[in-house]
Amino acid sequence: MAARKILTVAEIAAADRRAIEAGTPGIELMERAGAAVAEAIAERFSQRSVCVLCGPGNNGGDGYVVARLLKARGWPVEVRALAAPQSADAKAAAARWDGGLTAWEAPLEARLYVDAMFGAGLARPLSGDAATMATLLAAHPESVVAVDVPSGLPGDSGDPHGPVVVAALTVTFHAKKPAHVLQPGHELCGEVVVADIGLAEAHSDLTENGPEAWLVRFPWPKPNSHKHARGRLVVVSGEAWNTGAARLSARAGLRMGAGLVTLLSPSEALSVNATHLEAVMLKGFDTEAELEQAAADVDAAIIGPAAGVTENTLVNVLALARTGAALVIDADAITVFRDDPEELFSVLDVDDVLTPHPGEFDRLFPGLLKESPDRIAAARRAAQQADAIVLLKGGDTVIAAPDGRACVNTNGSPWLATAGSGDVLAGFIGSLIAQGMESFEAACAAAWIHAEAAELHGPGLIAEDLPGLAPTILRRLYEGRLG
Ligand SMILES: NC(=O)C1=CN([C@@H]2O[C@H](COP(=O)(O)OP(=O)(O)OC[C@H]3O[C@@H](n4cnc5c(N)ncnc54)[C@H](OP(=O)(O)O)[C@@H]3O)[C@@H](O)[C@H]2O)[C@H](O)CC1
Ligand SMILES: [K+]
Repeated sequence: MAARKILTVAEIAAADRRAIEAGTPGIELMERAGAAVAEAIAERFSQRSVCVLCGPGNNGGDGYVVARLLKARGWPVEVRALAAPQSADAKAAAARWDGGLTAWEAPLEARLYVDAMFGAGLARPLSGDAATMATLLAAHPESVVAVDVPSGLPGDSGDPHGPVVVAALTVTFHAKKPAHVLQPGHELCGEVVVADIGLAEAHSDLTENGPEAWLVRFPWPKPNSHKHARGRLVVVSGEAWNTGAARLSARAGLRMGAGLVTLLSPSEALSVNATHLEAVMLKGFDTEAELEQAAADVDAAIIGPAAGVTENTLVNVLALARTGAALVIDADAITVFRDDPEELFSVLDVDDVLTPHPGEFDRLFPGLLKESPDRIAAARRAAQQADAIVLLKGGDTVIAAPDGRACVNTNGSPWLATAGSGDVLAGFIGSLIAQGMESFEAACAAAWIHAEAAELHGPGLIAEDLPGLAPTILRRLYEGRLG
């Protein structure tokens, strides 16, 4: 199983050019693209009246091919042209369409619409007739199939700056573009089918998260594993009134497979923690030096869940950074560095993971989200700045590494919008790192499993449920690990 690459608009155009230079004519690529769309439609919809909306470029060219091939299958097809075809390939494809044209503004009476107005390289917002059509189609998203991307959606950002088509199915070519995975683009595309049109493999540092990207390196226990060899994880507890979040992380860490998980608790919170722990161990500390000593021999440490936005949390992060443990820095442990992010960055390295939501991200990287073209670019720059893995939370969680790798999580679940779910995610990440998984892949795997677990439960999910749902997802992965 290969990781699912995501290519930018420029990268896909380059792959396209290489194929043409290597001897495949552009019209042949267009025929393959149109055939893939027609096939995807025929697989999903029973025969019905179709209206194909063609723009002036090659996206429209694909549309003429779809129209011809559906008509050849006996489907009633009408074509409307937003403007005359402009490129040589689109002109050639239009010339092969022999069914005539329907006026653009005629009433919309078909049962299925193929949106071939504009592709991923859209240069400016939709306007005029195209914008009106996008608005009309928005009333029937279940009847719209988009070619490459829903028109109006810029391929690299997934963030429309004007009217946009909403589709039930989007058929794209060779690889997904950022718009297919980033919100709101992901939602606007409906189901996304990636069709092979015979382009050569292209390198990309950007992937869609999924087991293909990391399952072969998942740290399953070996027959001779013992608990000390399965990873030692510590979680730093908050003060007596704020202990639950760290316990959630610790429990999640144990469920994700770490052999030994210890809650490191301020002494005054020991008794409240002790009454709520079983397999998770407990150890007290009073000073940063004692914390450093308690974490001296561990593989990974989590700090942040309900840690408190206090000077203590700040010095505790610095104390953990002096140990050899990989750090997962979440929530309050991020916020405490808002006045001096460099102080945090100076102690981090590529084993460490920051897990900010957008608000926390803005505290460490002021203005970066707003000034970046998209969340992927922002997370990548943040990872370089911090020299650590950055997991930027959201419906489209992005994980980025300082070396430029980035991964977008597309199985995000709305049920995760509940208190404490981030604490569980930190626990999953810390656990996988403690078991020896490389931190970027650990963050990817944890984010994916976390969302799968939430989807498995659905309505009524609370964070306390998540650790107990992980074993079902782990079993599926375990059974699928050999391919
Ligand atoms: N490998 C592949 O992925 C293949 C993709 N194919 C298909 O080709 C399109 C991309 O085609 P392209 O011609 O580059 O782009 P468009 O079809 O979107 O059209 C560009 C033309 O539209 C004009 N334009 C752009 N934005 C607007 C707008 N908002 N309003 C009006 N007109 C607009 C633009 O004009 P400029 O003045 O900006 O130059 C262009 O004239 C891809 O999506 C696939 O569907 C191949 O068929 C197979 C290989
Ligand atoms: K389109």
